[in-house]
Amino acid sequence: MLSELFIERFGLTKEGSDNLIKGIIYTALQNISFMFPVGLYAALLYIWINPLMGGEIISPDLGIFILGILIILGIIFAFSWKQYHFVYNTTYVESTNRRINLGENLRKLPLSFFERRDLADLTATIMNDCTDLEHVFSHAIPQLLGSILSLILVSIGLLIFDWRLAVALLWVVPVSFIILYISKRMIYRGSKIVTNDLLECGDSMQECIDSIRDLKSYNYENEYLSKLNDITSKIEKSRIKSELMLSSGVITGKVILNLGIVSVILLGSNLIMNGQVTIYTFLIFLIASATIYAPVENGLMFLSEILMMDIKIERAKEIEMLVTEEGLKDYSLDGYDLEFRNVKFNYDNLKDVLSDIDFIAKQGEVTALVGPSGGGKSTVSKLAARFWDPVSGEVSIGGQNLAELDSEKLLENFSIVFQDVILFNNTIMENIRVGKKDASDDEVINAAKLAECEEFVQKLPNGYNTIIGENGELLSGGQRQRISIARALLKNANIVLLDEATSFLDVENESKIQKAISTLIKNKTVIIIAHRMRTIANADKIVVLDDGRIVEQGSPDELLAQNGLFKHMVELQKLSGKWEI
Ligand SMILES: Nc1ncnc2c1ncn2[C@@H]1O[C@H](COP(=O)(O)OP(=O)(O)OP(=O)(O)O)[C@@H](O)[C@H]1O
Repeated sequence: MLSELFIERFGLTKEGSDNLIKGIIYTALQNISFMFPVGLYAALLYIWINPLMGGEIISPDLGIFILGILIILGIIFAFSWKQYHFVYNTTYVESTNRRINLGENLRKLPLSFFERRDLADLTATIMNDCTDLEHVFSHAIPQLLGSILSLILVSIGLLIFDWRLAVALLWVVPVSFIILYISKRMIYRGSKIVTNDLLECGDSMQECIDSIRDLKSYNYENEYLSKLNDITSKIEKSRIKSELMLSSGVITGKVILNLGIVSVILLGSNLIMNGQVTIYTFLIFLIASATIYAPVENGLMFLSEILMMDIKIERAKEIEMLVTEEGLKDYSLDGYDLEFRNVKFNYDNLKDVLSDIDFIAKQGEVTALVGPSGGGKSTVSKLAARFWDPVSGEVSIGGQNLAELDSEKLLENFSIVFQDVILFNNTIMENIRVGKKDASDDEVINAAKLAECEEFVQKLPNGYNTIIGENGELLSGGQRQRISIARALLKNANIVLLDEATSFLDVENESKIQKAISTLIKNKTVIIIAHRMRTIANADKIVVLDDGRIVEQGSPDELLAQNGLFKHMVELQKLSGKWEI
């Protein structure tokens, strides 16, 4: 039962929960073993006090005492070793499992999730929250529950010894815990505010670093830094407030604990005067009060830590409970025609971004999406690769509804070149090999040559083995785009999505790459988004999107003849070609 409770409350695995219970039992045994020396003190005290109370003089046997000390040390060592083994093994294995589970869950989430959820927040949950939980599992939970368990056992012994003094000694323990527990809501609220403020600060720091170029070029650093200062001062205030809420509960609990010694002295002296207890019994309770409250005081601290952890456990559970995208892994496609049927879509239930989208991008043809900025072109391409699912209607390839397919398996059919290329801090060779994990070096170099990478790669110090820095910082926009095109060439999938794939290239390189792209798209289903009309001049079909609706579709010649938005856009670009600055 306790095992199920830990699984449910702290999100542990069955094995972790069982080991934690063993850890708690050994913590209790360890705490009890720490009290064994009290037995030795009691025996010594008895030897010393017995003649004072009219008893006979006892001469202590030193050998037995030394043996007793050695046995006690051995027992303490054995229990501590077991406690250490179960508690720390559980903690770090569970922490690793939790991180792996979170990572696995994130991997299975739809890509749309990552557009909605703040990345600093996710990193904080996986790294910082898990580290904080490690501390709670390795220290707070076993120590708190172990202390309670050992306290119950010792209390039984004390109650048998003298129930009146035992009650005077122990009444303060439940009262102090109850007082701390009552402040639970306050502690939770405080730690939630601190967590949110820390996240806000992390976000702003990241934004500041990401946008340092723009901040400098617009002389906006001072304004931004003053915003950061405000956020850090807010953290300072919320931390102080949260610590105050926490310590007020803990300190009140500790003060109440001290009342226990007072009540033992008051009651004990009264009982001695009435001849109801011996001085020896009274002194034993005074010694016990010195040892018994130390783990309880620690327990109060640990309980407060556990109460503060609630928010972190909630955040980790929230990710673990997120609905992951499941779908068919084994499916067969009847060709690679990509069809949008009566598709409606919006982001987060806000205003509809796409309505009544109906078109087919046929295999072996190039379908170009054009239209004014914000018209919905990129959104259509995201739906085509199932980054998002439509609100209503259906997107299908080869007759299969994409919403029923497993995203990872589905994306094996896609080569995508995004406008904002993401590169890894690795060599050019490995960055291109992302397109096909098992590609040989020759295959990679061949794809790179087709994408016109050869010329700039040869100028780099280590050629294809040059490390290109975080997100390819050593490369220009056009070079990054060429690497991304080389990846797509290497992957050679049946459906190709090109979102402004050549926007950063100059005219000479663009026309060279167009040749490579022509090889890439042969016999494939191609959707291309481009603002430059010459890029799509040879498309088989043009779909014109304006304000989330298809306003025209057909071949370039048909659309030019219609005298509509497409023709207007072509004419505007011809005019802009003649601009002079
Ligand atoms: N992640 C998002 N969350 C909320 N709204 C979004 C998101 N991405 C895009 N939008 C909105 O959806 C609409 C269509 O955007 P989309 O990027 O598809 O247009 P586009 O035609 O590709 O524009 P552009 O040519 O400027 O790239 C816009 O109004 C945009 O503000």
